[in-house]
Amino acid sequence: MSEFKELHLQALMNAKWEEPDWQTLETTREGAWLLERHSMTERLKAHCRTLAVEVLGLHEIEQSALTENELSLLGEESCLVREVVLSGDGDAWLCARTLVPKSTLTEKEQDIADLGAVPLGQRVFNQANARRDAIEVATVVVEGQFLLARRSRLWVNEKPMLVSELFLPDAPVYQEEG
Ligand SMILES: C=C(O[C@@H]1C=C(C(=O)O)C=C[C@H]1O)C(=O)O
Repeated sequence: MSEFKELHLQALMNAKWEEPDWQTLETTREGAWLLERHSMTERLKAHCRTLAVEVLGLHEIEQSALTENELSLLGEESCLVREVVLSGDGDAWLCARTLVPKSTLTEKEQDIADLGAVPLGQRVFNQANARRDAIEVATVVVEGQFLLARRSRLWVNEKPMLVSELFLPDAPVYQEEG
């Protein structure tokens, strides 16, 4: 994995998540992105011709490797970690790290472990019962740049996963018309 991507994933893992100030954020361009409750994939697709997913890593972590906060959001069990970068028309726009508890990867959700280059949101939001909660936001500094990040819990068939997303410098969220 490139140093560039390592840097961003590390920054994402060290983010200090906070409850968003909904009232303020909802009125801003950034807020429309950070508070997106439906699919981020769909929102990104609306700003490019081709959205590509590159899987940077896919590995298991033990319950002992989860933070207290992650355990409280997901329950006490080992998880599959999926790390990706999403690119719009060849520009890297978003790094994401998703924790999927082993008990989520059961029954109809077993395929989530093998998504590959299929965007997670495309898979999750094709089900009517998909929902997102526990949205938190953070600002992280990478190589002197202040970047926006968010973390949220996705539910599919009432089974959770925790999605952290870091908006990279070229992401549409930072562009005027975004
Ligand atoms: C969860 C979503 O899926 C997007 C794609 C991801 C992936 O492919 O791993 C991870 C986070 C999201 O940016 C979404 O579209 O909301």
